[in-house]
Amino acid sequence: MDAKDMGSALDKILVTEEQIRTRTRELAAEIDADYAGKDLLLVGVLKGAVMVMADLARELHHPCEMDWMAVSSYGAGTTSSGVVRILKDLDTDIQGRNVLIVEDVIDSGLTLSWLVGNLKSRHPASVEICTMVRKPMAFNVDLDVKYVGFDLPNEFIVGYGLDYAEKYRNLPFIATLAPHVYDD
Ligand SMILES: O=P(O)(O)OC[C@H]1O[C@H](OP(=O)(O)OP(=O)(O)O)[C@H](O)[C@@H]1O
Ligand code: HPA
Ligand SMILES: [Mg+2]
Repeated sequence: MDAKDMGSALDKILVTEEQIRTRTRELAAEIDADYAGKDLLLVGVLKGAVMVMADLARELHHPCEMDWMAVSSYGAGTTSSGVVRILKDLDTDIQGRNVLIVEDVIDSGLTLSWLVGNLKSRHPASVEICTMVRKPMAFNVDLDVKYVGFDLPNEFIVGYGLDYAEKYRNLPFIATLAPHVYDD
């Protein structure tokens, strides 16, 4: 899919498919090196993280397992409610495991602050975070993010897993939406 297929819905492409691919390879190489000789459980945060998880996992040489959580704090809007709900919990007992949370975006940081606390209470060996996008507000919360794809400005973005009202997740790049989309 390219920008044309989305008609006038898109404003500008902030991160191209090629930039995502290159950065994913770099992150995977770092993760391979950091977890050498260690067990690794990737925990993807549904639904946004599906693309990052699928691409990152395939770039890793290190053997890993994958599990998923679904938590939601956004609903259909563009601002976080701050109230995090577990929609689906892990299937795996993470006690003693090295957990790497895989995310599409850290925006207010509220989702991950809550999630890290929740996972740490289960006594894993370690919990780290890998996100494709980090926004500036994430620096206002006490969150140690080890792997970051791109630091982007404080604009609402879609694509590569990121949605607006459940749409645009399947764009292979990351873009902003034209202002009229929010009014339609
Ligand atoms: O840092 P924050 O401000 O908390 O925002 C980031 C979270 O919000 C989005 O998920 P959302 O709740 O929209 O669910 P989704 O992944 O199904 O779209 C995104 O995938 C992150 O999980
Ligand atoms: O910019 C965003 N786009 C889509 N979903 C999001 N969830 C938090 N921030 C965003
Ligand atoms: Mg969302």
